[in-house]
Amino acid sequence: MPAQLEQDVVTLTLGTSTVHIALKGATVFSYSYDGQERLLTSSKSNVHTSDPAAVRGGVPICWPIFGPAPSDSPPFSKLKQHGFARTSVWEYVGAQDQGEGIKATFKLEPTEQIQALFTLPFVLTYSVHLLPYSLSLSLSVANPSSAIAPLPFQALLHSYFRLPDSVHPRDVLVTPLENLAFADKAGPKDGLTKEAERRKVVDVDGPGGEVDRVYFRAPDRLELATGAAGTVRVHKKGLPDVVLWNPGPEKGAKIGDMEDRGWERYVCLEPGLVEPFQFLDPGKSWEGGIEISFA
Ligand SMILES: O=P(O)(O)OC[C@H]1O[C@H](O)[C@H](O)[C@@H](O)[C@@H]1O
Repeated sequence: MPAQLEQDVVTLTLGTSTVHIALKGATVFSYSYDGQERLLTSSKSNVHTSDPAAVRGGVPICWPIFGPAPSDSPPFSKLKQHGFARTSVWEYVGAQDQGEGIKATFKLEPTEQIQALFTLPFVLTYSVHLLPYSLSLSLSVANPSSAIAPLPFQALLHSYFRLPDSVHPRDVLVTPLENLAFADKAGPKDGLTKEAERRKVVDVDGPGGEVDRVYFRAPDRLELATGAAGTVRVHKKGLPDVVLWNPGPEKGAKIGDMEDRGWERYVCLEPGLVEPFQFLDPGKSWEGGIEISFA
């Protein structure tokens, strides 16, 4: 069966490629391509809906905010870091054979639980399209409100790319980020000041091994080179910014739902709409996504 829903998990299969998506968060938590797992999901993470925590790894969806709540006032003040999309249970709409590939669609609309935290109306639709040589993920946001209020949001696909055993995060090189403005969330000013990236090739190593940077207006085609182990290609669409994150040993050890030394096994390259917020007018929709492939 090319598409199957079993125990809160949708599995798509195409040739030798497989993708697993948890209904919790519509989180893609495994993508196997060419006989190799390409995403990192912690073995301590529970992908089932019985556990309310977000999946640690894969591609959690950050919506309607990225990072901590941006203000003490509505509509975001009650939200936890990265919003509720990654912890909510999404509806599986179904899967379609698309000729070239297979596409599964998921939907999230306000529930009572969400409305207790966030009162604005919205419809999120997420498609996971497994293609012969890539995986395409696309998030669409609609504002169904009949009032004049726009729907403000940030959106980000928090991709954890698995590193082969022979590759350490500090060996990974990311391009092309040269000349981009970035906010250094790991720096002394905690991301409040923007700097310019001067390096042609950016490594994933910072003070204490930590890197946590938001690059603004990044090119749509990004590469994460892992030396002899190959290159991850990320083609973003409609998502202007990108976050590069690895917590390093000290902060990595504090992530309770990550396995021991798990931080050494991934680099997060997270295309998103971080700044400014999107303000979506009633009746309008917005779409952003990524296509992941390998070279
Ligand atoms: O632990 P989480 O809430 O999943 O966040 C994990 C990480 O997400 C992003 O990459 C942020 O830039 C980091 O600052 C944050 O630590």
